[in-house]
Amino acid sequence: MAFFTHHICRGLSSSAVRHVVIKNVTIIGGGQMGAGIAQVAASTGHAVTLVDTNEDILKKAVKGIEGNLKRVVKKKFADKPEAGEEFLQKAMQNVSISTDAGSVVQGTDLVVEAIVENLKVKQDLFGGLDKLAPAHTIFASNTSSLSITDIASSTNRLDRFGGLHFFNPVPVMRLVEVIATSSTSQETFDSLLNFSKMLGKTSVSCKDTPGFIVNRLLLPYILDAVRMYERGDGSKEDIDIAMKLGCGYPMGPFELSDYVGLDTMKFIMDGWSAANPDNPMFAQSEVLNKLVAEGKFGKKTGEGFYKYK
Ligand SMILES: CCCCCCCCCCCCCC(=O)CC(=O)SCCNC(=O)CCNC(=O)[C@H](O)C(C)(C)COP(=O)(O)OP(=O)(O)OC[C@H]1O[C@@H](n2cnc3c(N)ncnc32)[C@H](O)[C@@H]1OP(=O)(O)O
Ligand SMILES: NC(=O)C1=CN([C@@H]2O[C@H](COP(=O)(O)OP(=O)(O)OC[C@H]3O[C@@H](n4cnc5c(N)ncnc54)[C@H](O)[C@@H]3O)[C@@H](O)[C@H]2O)C=CC1
Repeated sequence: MAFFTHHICRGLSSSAVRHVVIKNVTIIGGGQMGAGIAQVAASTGHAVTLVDTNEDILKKAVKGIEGNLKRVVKKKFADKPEAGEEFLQKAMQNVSISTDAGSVVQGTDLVVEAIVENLKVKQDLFGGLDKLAPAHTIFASNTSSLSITDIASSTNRLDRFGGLHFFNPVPVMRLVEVIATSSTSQETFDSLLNFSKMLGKTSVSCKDTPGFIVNRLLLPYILDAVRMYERGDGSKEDIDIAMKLGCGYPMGPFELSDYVGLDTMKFIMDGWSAANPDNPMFAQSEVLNKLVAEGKFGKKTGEGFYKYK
């Protein structure tokens, strides 16, 4: 069910802004990002359906969400354990799971996609859902590096399509980049901004340019760190220590890469490399390719640049 509200937007000289009030959310992809988005949406009162093709991943995601929320409750409701228990129960009741995206989108106001970083796979997913979702439903992608315009091109709802780029770990990181393409309607954009606000996040507005804001700056930084390591100019441990203690970053570039997932990093690199074949900046990285070929995707598989077992 979609509701429309009008409100006066500060700074816009009393112009009325319409947005869809988002209550029912379908999140597709139950990996680290999808599970994190589901956790935050459920704990802020949204009815969430988390979808993945793999049922075991969904079960793991629900277990992870419950574990995270228990930690939050223990801290936040230390003096009021009953209120904490009620919060936990309500949030968990807001989460349901499904392996069939097509059957759950009928009642949804917003679809947030957080599946594998591959243009064709994302286009196929949205192209199929476009035929099944109600007209008012807004589609958003959490892509790190792909063009929202390209992903949206598989649908007939270009005006109701935008980007919602969350950061990892979603429950902790406060930012959401809200991306409008040249076809995204003002109403859709305002709805996405309002949804981000309802999640308790701070949003920034981005154009649909490569890497939006954060990854446009983060990618060259991580790339340079990997090249520096490959040249033998510094050990990965020293580079990580240097950036943590020298710049105050919570993680060094290799720790962060393992945290993001080296499989995802390779998808990003391959995409940018294909789009910029003559730019040596995006030349293949032997170290990255080797780790990915060995199934060492970082923290999620127990080994990447570092071991986590
Ligand atoms: C040549 C090849 C190169 C390839 C180039 C490709 C480059 C690609 C780059 C693009 C990357 C794409 C990714 C993307 O699109 C955007 C991103 O998300 S970038 C990643 C952004 N994230 C960060 O930068 C994280 C940095 N790290 C941190 O902030 C902290 O280290 C972290 C919060 C993860 C952990 O904090 P720490 O203090 O070390 O640990 P604690 O355990 O004490 O946690 C603190 C606090 O946070 C809670 N918490 C931690 N993890 C989670 C979680 N997963 N879920 C929920 N909550 C979590 C924890 O409970 C603590 O809470 P308290 O209340 O304080 O107790
Ligand atoms: N890892 C990170 O730090 C960040 C990742 N992103 C983006 O979020 C997206 C997801 O990334 P992660 O959660 O890290 O990946 P992940 O690998 O942890 O999870 C992806 C999930 O999608 C599922 N999936 C794949 N194809 C599917 C389909 N057709 N239908 C339903 N489920 C499908 C997989 O089974 C897997 O569980 C990517 O686009 C990535 O670029 C964005 C911000 C940060």
